[in-house]
Amino acid sequence: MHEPQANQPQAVHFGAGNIGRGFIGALLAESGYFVVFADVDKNLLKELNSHDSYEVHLLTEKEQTEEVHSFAGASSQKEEVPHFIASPHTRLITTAVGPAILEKIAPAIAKGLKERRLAGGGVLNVIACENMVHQTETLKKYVQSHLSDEENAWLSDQIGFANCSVDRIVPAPTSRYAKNPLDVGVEEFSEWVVDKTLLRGPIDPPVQGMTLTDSLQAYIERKLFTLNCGHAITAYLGFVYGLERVDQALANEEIMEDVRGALREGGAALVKRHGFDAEEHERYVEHVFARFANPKLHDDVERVGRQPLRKLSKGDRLLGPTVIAREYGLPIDHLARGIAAAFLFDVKSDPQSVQMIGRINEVGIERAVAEYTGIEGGSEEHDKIIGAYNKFKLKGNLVGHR
Ligand SMILES: NC(=O)C1=CN([C@@H]2O[C@H](COP(=O)(O)OP(=O)(O)OC[C@H]3O[C@@H](n4cnc5c(N)ncnc54)[C@H](O)[C@@H]3O)[C@@H](O)[C@H]2O)C=CC1
Ligand SMILES: O=P(O)(O)OC[C@H]1O[C@](O)(CO)[C@@H](O)[C@@H]1O
Repeated sequence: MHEPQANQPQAVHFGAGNIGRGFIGALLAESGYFVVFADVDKNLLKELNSHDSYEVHLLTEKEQTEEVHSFAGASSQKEEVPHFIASPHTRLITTAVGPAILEKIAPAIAKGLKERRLAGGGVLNVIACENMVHQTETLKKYVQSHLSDEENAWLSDQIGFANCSVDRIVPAPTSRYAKNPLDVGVEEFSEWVVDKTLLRGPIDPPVQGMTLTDSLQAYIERKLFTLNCGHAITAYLGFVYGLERVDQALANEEIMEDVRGALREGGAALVKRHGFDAEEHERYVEHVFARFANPKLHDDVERVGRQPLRKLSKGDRLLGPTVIAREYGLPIDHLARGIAAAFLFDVKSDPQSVQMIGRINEVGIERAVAEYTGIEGGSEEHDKIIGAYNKFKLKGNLVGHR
């Protein structure tokens, strides 16, 4: 295992996957932190401990490469991770494991914090970098459930749990640029916005590329309900049309009409809710489309559509803008078509897809839509989703699926 330099500030980052290596871990290392990547993947940990560096490839016209140094891998299921968390050199805990895994990493974080308290380790900040609203506060609740009242009182005083918005498209790496299994390809754009009102003490050293804000809700809703909403609908419609990659889906005019329509509907809702300038929001949407269309990304519709039940849950990228639009009495026809397409995402390697399709086969689409989205049968919204689902199902049968 690689070692930090004497007194080097440390960060423990859970999840050495695409966002971990290609975004958050890379920024932390560039900013002077020794990054301990905590993961469960034994092969990945071996690679992290046998390479001194890896490359982050910027997937731009003229490809550029950044080298990442100063990291090690540690098993998130072993004692070493709590020890790192307890170390006075550790200033940050970050995560990029997926929302469903937050509960699983909470015991190791709680154990580390208990040790830290006893060792007088002091102030530390936790930032979960997952695509969801209030992700770090969700992690905090899991961590608190493993601590005593006394430990929780110390935690409230010493440990910051700050929500954030994390935005960079990082597809699965390919052999086109990956020379070693740690190399990763990323889009050039990145945005990491952290709620400064929930931090304890300054982020020290400051993390290059991290923006601090006191109005995170607007940032995260704009990002999740625009970029992630549009990306997910592109993926689900692409799947319905039998396409493999996001760029192929974007080249289809019918799909684009729905994606643009959905972002128009969601955009009108966001403008009302957050008082965004409508023209500026349009520019934001155009920038999002330019990012999606990057031909160098070679992104799979199956990656972008992964875990459809999470994406169909209340407050996530599909229902979030739909509910806000309805609150303001705005149309949701294209959003409803995106939601309908999600119910046709039949991918055998995705456990949530298997569960969803199984439930549809068991109780029928009408009930499944009501159960997963909370949109009641007989409502206008429900009717729109079912109508679109039935049309898309015919389309899916016509194109035939892999
Ligand atoms: N890939 C992307 O473009 C973006 C992803 N995100 C978010 O980042 C998070 C991670 O996404 P990706 O990096 O794409 O996924 P990924 O699948 O590439 O990486 C997840 C990593 O977490 C590890 N992991 C699983 N269980 C673990 C555990 N118990 N302890 C420690 N590590 C564990 C996996 O082994 C894997 O290395 C997700 O919440 C995603 O929504 C956010 C913005 C962009
Ligand atoms: O599917 P998840 O886990 O939300 O993450 C993938 C999403 O994150 C992004 O890569 C960037 O936010 C989107 O492009 C994509 O929709």
